[in-house]
Amino acid sequence: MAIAELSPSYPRARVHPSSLSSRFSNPLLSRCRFVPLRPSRPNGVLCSIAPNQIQVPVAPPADSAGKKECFGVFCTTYDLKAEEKTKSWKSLINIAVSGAAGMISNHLLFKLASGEVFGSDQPIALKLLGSERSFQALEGVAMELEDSLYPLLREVSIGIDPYEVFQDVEWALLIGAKPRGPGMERADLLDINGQIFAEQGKALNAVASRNAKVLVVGNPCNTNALICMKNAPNIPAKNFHALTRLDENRAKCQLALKAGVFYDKVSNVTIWGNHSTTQVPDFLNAKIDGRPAKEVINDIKWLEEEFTNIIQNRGGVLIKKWGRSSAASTAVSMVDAIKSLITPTPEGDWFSSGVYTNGNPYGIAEDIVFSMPCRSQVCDFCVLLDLLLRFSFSYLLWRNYFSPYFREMVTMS
Ligand SMILES: NC(=O)c1ccc[n+]([C@@H]2O[C@H](COP(=O)([O-])OP(=O)(O)OC[C@H]3O[C@@H](n4cnc5c(N)ncnc54)[C@H](O)[C@@H]3O)[C@@H](O)[C@H]2O)c1
Repeated sequence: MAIAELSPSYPRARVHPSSLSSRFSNPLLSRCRFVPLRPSRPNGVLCSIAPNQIQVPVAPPADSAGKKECFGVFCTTYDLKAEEKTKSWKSLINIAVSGAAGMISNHLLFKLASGEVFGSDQPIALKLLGSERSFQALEGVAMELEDSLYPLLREVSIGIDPYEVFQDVEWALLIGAKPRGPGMERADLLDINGQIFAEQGKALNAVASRNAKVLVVGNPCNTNALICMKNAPNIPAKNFHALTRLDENRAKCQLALKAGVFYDKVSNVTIWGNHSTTQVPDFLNAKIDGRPAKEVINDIKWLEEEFTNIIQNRGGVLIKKWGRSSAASTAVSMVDAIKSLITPTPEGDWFSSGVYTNGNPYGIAEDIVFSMPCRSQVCDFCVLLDLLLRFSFSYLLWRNYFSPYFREMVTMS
């Protein structure tokens, strides 16, 4: 028997757990949010219900496979009359992660939920997309997330239909794909994974935010990003990125090792081309402690013959040693890539990302996704508006709701 206690002045309801067996199949509960642990009250789900939707919910039967989309703490009773005081003025960011039950996600999701990526005052909702085969594992992932008691993690949902999972997402981190095994090149995955990214592109086009940022990780990521972008014409092409930040990080590490410095001294490293063995890690423009890398290292033979080869084959060597492709360092590089997109790039530096080539200043063929140096910058108008609004009440609205739309402007260096 499902119960909803309704307050006429405040459209929130106390919902009995028996009505929560599936939050997606129950329209009344379609806006439930995970409420994090507080000492004074139990964790639970907060639901906003529009007055014209008020009715007693009926517990829906579990579907034929007996699957549920919410778990334990994400489904339990919560006193919805209690005032929900958010600790922050920032509005929730909806983040979709595909391949959420995979190795890379296993590292990434916890970084996202901890606030390491979008900031310690930024609440997030995680929408996890898996494949039919990985659905049970996806439930396991959600269980680990609830056990972690992240205060910024306000909502978790799981599913295997991209049209449901991508609804209103502002970020789509597309990891889910068949990974490369020993002896395989990334291009071998093209047929299998191309279809996945065409379908996901269509889904993003139909239901995601019009300004969604899409970071494609599943290989071959450049081609997959292009396929995804072509299937999502409603989303600006500049919002699509293929992850080459791992290669940049690997190149920075090798240059630092060779120069005998810590890697925070290495800057201006570009990965040109694809995330594959054909990529070109650029040591000519790289800097170590502000000086050209080739002057500091002073071993042009190593730079020309060994360095490039090491970076091109680092992933393959790792797979041979470990029997699977890199996961933790990939998740770290995704964090770096996202931060680079939402933070203005320091003067004189740049970062690498696979971007759509139309209009590029380097003479690279048009209509492909190719890694090149990029910068994020705030538009001049936004800097001015920021200054003007700083001392008014509207500043909070501007900073938390509107300025993110202007901040993430990426231009090629
Ligand atoms: N760009 C890079 O720098 C980089 C680095 C490392 C790995 N990768 C690529 O990332 C991808 C994932 O790697 P991983 O180690 O996490 O693999 P994994 O096998 O551990 O996880 C992949 C997950 O994706 C799921 N999946 C498969 N098809 C799906 C679909 N259509 N929709 C949603 N989920 C789906 C699988 O069930 C699995 O759980 C691989 O393609 C790998 O080659 C890219």
